[in-house]
Amino acid sequence: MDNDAVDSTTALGLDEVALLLRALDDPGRLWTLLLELMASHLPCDACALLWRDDRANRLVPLATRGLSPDTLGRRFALDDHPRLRAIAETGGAPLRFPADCALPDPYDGLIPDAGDRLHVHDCVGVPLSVHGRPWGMLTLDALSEGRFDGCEGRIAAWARLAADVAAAVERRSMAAPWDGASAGFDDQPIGARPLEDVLDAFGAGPAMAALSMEIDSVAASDLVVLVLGETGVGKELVARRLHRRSGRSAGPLVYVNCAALPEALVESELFGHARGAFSGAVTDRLGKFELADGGTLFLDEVGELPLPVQAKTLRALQNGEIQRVGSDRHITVDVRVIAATNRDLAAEVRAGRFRADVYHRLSVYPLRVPPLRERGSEILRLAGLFLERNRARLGLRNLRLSPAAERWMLGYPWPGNVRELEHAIGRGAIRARVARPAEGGVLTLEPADLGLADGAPDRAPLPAAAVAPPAPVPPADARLSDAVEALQRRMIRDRLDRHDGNWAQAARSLGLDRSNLFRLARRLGLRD
Ligand SMILES: Nc1ncnc2c1ncn2[C@@H]1O[C@H](COP(=O)(O)OP(=O)(O)OP(=O)(O)O)[C@@H](O)[C@H]1O
Repeated sequence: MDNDAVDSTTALGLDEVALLLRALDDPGRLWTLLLELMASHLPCDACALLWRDDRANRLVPLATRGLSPDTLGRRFALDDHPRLRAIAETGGAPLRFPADCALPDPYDGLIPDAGDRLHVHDCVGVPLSVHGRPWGMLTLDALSEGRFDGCEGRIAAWARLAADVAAAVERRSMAAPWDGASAGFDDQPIGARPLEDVLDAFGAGPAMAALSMEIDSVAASDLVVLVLGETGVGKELVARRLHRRSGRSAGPLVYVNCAALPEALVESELFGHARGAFSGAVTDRLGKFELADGGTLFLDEVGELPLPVQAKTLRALQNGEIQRVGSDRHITVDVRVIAATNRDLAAEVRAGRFRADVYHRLSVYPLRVPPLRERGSEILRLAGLFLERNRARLGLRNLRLSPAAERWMLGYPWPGNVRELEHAIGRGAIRARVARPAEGGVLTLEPADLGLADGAPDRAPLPAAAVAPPAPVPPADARLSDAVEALQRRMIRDRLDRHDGNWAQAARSLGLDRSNLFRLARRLGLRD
């Protein structure tokens, strides 16, 4: 062992060791603390601890220091980031990249203090292994050349410490009470489960951490769960996670959008039908309840369930009994129901539009998903996720937010929630790409790109290349029905665009019932 490794270990005072030990039960804090200590002992301007998600072949930042806040939300695909891949493939020793290295740095443009110096100058990465299995990596960056000269030994020592800390966290996570609660993960390698499950659906945002824990605790039961929240908050993701974390994860997860079903078909869709039950019923057909047998049925937009079907749904919820349309036979199914709505169901009950008994059955365990405006800095992490996706899609070296765009994002109320954020970044990236060249391959999104400057996202005009042509004037000899259909298509697309793809809101703003809008959209070829 060389001298500087010994220096590093001894440089960690007792107080610092005590801090690390105390944080063992709070991995998020522990990893941040580890990086802070490392940065105070090594000459870096930025550093990151990344966990390797083998299922998706990508690296997930667990803690960062000196990098923009959205970096924590980014997911770095190994196939897309040759530097990170090179680090992952080294035998274990630190890998140093010289200033003139041609491989793009994943953090180019993400060090806020870098000013005009867009590109990181000196960069070192060390792969971390736990129990002989690749676990992740540490990266260190400096904005001037030669800063890591002679530091390799100390960096390797910090990597050993980081790997030991990771191993300790994994051991504690595996011993936590929830660990044995859900089946179906037994073939996972040690350590894969806790991180995977914590990070997968939500990112590591603190506002969602409490919800994640609640999901995990209710997932193991067979209780009916009602997922509540505004449009676009991620209710469907919650339902998927509930299923994945439940003992039913090996069974099917069947999705039904109650708003998308024409009223006449809802009953047979949910409960199936017998041959000859109605004209067109030429064979017996299984309904969604039977298809979900042994698994989970997700009733999305359950507030739209027509009243007559609610009575039959109540029986299914009470004793798992269903009857196919046109059949006398009772069939028992083993289904866990998760429902979701963005409506105030209690108010719907008071208004007589929803049955009180069904409401009480559904709301055994309500889970509220917080709107984006209540999630604080997690907005920027989620932005990082979408920035990285769009960076890869547009083939950019990097895509980042300007400080003004960050401020706008944190102050904007996001009525369309995560869906709106996702669309704002997707469209903003295209707008900016068309409007100006990427500086050294790095494109910076400004509030105006995101449509946030006037407080109304996505109302900013798209650049000429991306704008749809103006509504054509129908030819003089056009049939009235063709012209009407063209106008209907255009208006539906326009409203969907304005409401971030939300059919319910588009229907409301067009003054239509949702199922009528679905029917119309299908007839016009806008939906399958
Ligand atoms: N935490 C998250 N991480 C990544 N993407 C997310 C997250 N939450 C939501 N999204 C994305 O936002 C969009 C909306 O999510 P989802 O459909 O789950 O919302 P919802 O609450 O069910 O919406 P609605 O009420 O309109 O049906 C999806 O594209 C989803 O992938």
